[in-house]
Amino acid sequence: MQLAGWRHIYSGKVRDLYTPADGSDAHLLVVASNRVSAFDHVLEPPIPGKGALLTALSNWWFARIDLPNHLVDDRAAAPEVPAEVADRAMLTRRLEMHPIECVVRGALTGSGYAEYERTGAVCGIELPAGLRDGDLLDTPIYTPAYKAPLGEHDENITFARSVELVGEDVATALRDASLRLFTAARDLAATRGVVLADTKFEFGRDPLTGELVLADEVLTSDSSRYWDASAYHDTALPRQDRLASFDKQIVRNWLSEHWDRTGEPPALPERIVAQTYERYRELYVRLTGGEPPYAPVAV
Ligand SMILES: Nc1ncnc(-c2cnn(Cc3cccc(F)c3)c2)c1Cl
Repeated sequence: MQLAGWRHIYSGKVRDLYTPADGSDAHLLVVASNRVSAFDHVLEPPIPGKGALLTALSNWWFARIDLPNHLVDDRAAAPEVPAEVADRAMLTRRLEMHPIECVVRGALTGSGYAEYERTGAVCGIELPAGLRDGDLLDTPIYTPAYKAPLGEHDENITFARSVELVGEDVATALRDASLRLFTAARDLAATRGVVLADTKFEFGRDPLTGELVLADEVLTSDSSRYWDASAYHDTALPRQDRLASFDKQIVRNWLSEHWDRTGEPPALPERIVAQTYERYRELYVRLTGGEPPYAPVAV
């Protein structure tokens, strides 16, 4: 997407990154698209309103986190944010990003559970035997990953390896901040009937001040696993329903019934698009207690 005053430099599955077209390098624009991805595929059509809702959720969490973050508050000194993306863009300070995905897990699932099944540990952290997919851990664990080249899967590493990569002081600061932020967010989500199973933070160094800055998106349902607490604790439910991703389960269930996982997935029908937006909206309302930015849902 062309944005006046900005040059597109990178696209992730669901977000796009822009640098100022005038060549200045103090800022970056992070634009959340309405794309939704599942099973490592970007799906069609986009979900109208998703980008704005997740940007609002990220901003809501940034405002509650007591660490410096990359959001620009003095917009006068920065390039203008184009109106067409204003509700789904973050104007940020450009940081020297640490090449570590700071993953914190309060429950064992996904790649963490897969590694546990193979080795009995995750990122070098030994866990008790007999854990099942989705089990809550007694205490959250920090399971960093080394940022692979854009588009590839990140590689789980030990804390000791992260020390080799970024040094003892930064590695320790990343771990301590990540565990503290996760625990606070998990406790807040629990009061809203939502289980925060895991999340991924990214940090950078501010080249001007040298301080550690919280970057990227925070605690969105693209960077975190959120489950419905009542479903999770209903042990009579099949596991896949207990561990249903709050926002993507409707899409995943529909794809499981309409796609054999070969080739490109079929386009989602309108009712699935509308139901999925409603799930994003329900997560936002439950976590924040407020209404998300309204977006036209094509019906
Ligand atoms: N403030 C910052 N300073 C320097 N670098 C970044 C940065 C680079 N990459 N990413 C992840 C990403 C964000 C969006 C769209 C993508 F495709 C990828 C974030 C940031 Cl946010």
